[in-house]
Amino acid sequence: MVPKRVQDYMFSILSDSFSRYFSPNFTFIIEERWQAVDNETFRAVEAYLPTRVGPATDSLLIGSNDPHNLEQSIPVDCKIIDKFEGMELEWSLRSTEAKKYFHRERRYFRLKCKKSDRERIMKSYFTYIADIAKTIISKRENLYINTYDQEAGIWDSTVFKHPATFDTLAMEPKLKQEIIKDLNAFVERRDFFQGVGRAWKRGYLLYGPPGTGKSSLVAAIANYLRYNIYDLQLQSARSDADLRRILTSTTNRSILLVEDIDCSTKASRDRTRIKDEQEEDSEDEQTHKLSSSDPGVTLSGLLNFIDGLWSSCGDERIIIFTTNHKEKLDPALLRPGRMDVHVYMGYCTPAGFRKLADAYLGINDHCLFATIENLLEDASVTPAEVAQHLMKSDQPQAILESFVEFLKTKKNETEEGK
Ligand SMILES: Nc1ncnc2c1ncn2[C@@H]1O[C@H](COP(=O)(O)OP(=O)(O)OP(=O)(O)O)[C@@H](O)[C@H]1O
Repeated sequence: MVPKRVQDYMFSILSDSFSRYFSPNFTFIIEERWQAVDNETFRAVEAYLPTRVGPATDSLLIGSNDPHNLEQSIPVDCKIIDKFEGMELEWSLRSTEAKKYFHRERRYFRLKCKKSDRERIMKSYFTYIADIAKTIISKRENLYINTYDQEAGIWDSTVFKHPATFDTLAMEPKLKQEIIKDLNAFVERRDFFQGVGRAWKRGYLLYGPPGTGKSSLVAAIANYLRYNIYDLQLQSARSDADLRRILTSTTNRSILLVEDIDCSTKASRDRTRIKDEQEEDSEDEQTHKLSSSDPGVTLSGLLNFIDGLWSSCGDERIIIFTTNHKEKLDPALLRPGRMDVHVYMGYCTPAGFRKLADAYLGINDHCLFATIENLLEDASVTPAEVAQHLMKSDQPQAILESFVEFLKTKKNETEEGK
């Protein structure tokens, strides 16, 4: 007497619940994001699984920036079988469309195992993956630089191959050593940061004239720590909320770089100066232009992002601001404790010159060095200018002679300027 469609419906519900109850299998789902931030377990599995490619694997993603060094990763829907302590584990990567405009794709790993193995997997398998992934990530050859694509709402990554290292940087040896010491202390002191209740992050403000090596120092820090870089243009953030979203989609052990912070947003600039500028602009009937080009990030949004509660999302983060005009920054940004280390990148010093001469000409000494070093004391020459000059030919004598002439002109200009 029960209609066929109702019969079918009831049958499907009953069979579903029975099979689920009696099914011998269990499934773990590991999503790319966890509680609004990057999921570290996902990243660990992503690094670990390519090492488990075996005969059962039916597809692979391969590619590289060097044809002799192929890299591989797991494509969507590819199946990987792993074995651990006698258990057989079936992995796959899935992707579905997400509704949020800033995360259009929802990726997750699916791990199928026996129900009876669930506890063991939770207790030891995931810890094992985390340990292996840590080693793989720390040895990874390629670093990545990410730029934020405002249209797509995602970070775009590109392999980062900047040759700058602390060894090639022309700066005062004492300052260089202090920075290296500070970085070492930062990476080694996880427990200290936890113990004193501070977020495990470090803020650097690099300031000085253009061409003094601020970007090169950022590259040297990234190469030294093997951290990826997130290069953020504050203008890409439409509002403080947008900035938080952008920030929380960065990964741990990374550098968040905001270059030319004084130009990035009005929020970072000294409010008294902005007022003066606006008064001048209104005289020039340009007020509209200034306010319409101003992005939506406010000063308090920016400060929250540096040291407020949102900044403590994630671990082992370095935030670096660079500026050519420290005096233009809002004092709130410069207050002690806000950016932990302020580094002045200045004009080329005699020690800096020797470093560059060694790197570019391969010489440690020359009869013109004393003259050059004397002239450098009085001329404002950036390391970029020195480097550019030393690249002109590979004849040290001719180059150094023309460099002396260049320095004399620069010295006169500097004195006239004063
Ligand atoms: N301290 C330095 N040591 C070695 N090379 C340097 C140094 N400063 C500048 N250079 C050389 O000059 C080029 C430009 O330097 P860099 O972009 O790092 O300067 P910057 O201070 O970031 O400039 P800007 O403020 O215009 O961004 C570098 O590619 C590098 O070759």
